[in-house]
Amino acid sequence: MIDVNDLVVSYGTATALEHVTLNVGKGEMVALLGPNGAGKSTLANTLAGLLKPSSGTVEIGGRLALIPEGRQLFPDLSVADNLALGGWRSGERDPSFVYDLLPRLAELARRRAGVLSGGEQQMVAFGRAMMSRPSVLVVDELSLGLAPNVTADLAAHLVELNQSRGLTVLLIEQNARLAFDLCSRAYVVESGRLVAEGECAELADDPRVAGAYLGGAIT
Ligand SMILES: Nc1ncnc2c1ncn2[C@@H]1O[C@H](COP(=O)(O)OP(=O)(O)OP(=O)(O)O)[C@@H](O)[C@H]1O
Repeated sequence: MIDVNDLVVSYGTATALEHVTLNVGKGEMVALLGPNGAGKSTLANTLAGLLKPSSGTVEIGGRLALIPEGRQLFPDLSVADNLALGGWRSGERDPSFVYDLLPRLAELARRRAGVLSGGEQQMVAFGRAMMSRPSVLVVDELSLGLAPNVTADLAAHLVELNQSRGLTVLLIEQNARLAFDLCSRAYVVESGRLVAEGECAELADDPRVAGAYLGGAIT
């Protein structure tokens, strides 16, 4: 569903991604890990068509939705209106399936998005992405700024969508433990280059990955 081949993305003369090749198959949930400035959001934005590759190819095998880093809601619009904007491309006008998935959003529907807590805003960003009826979801930092219980709640929804409805997910995370808990495979990017990839269980045992992302090997 996501097929990235030899991708190079630059901002002017600064290269943010250098010859990155990765893929995510239908129904997979795959993680992309990396430190600040590694190029994770650049990849997310390129997958969403917001940035153009300098070279290489990006192929998406279905409708892709992005939950962007920092949510990027319209703060002066209501929750319901933010959700409606998510349905603009798909033609989905009825948010009731999103309210079934995330019942708290039904209670918040008339509130201004800008006054919500970080966790509530992430729920809106999640719901807005689902309104586009995606077959592939790219989540740029699900856990950013959220309390562990809120992250766990949203992660459970993600797992449910992946396992029961076959949603393909690329989970971009700095929280490697969360990513390894949820995903089968992972890629690690540093300074714009892929430095490791493989099954999460194997990566968790890799001293370089464990040292940098897990504070030591998992026992
Ligand atoms: N609009 C931009 N113009 C110029 N350089 C940029 C721009 N956006 C990002 N960069 C640079 O590209 C590199 C990759 O940034 P990116 O935001 O993709 O990293 P990231 O892995 O998502 O980081 P973080 O985890 O901190 O969000 C960084 O060196 C960053 O400074």
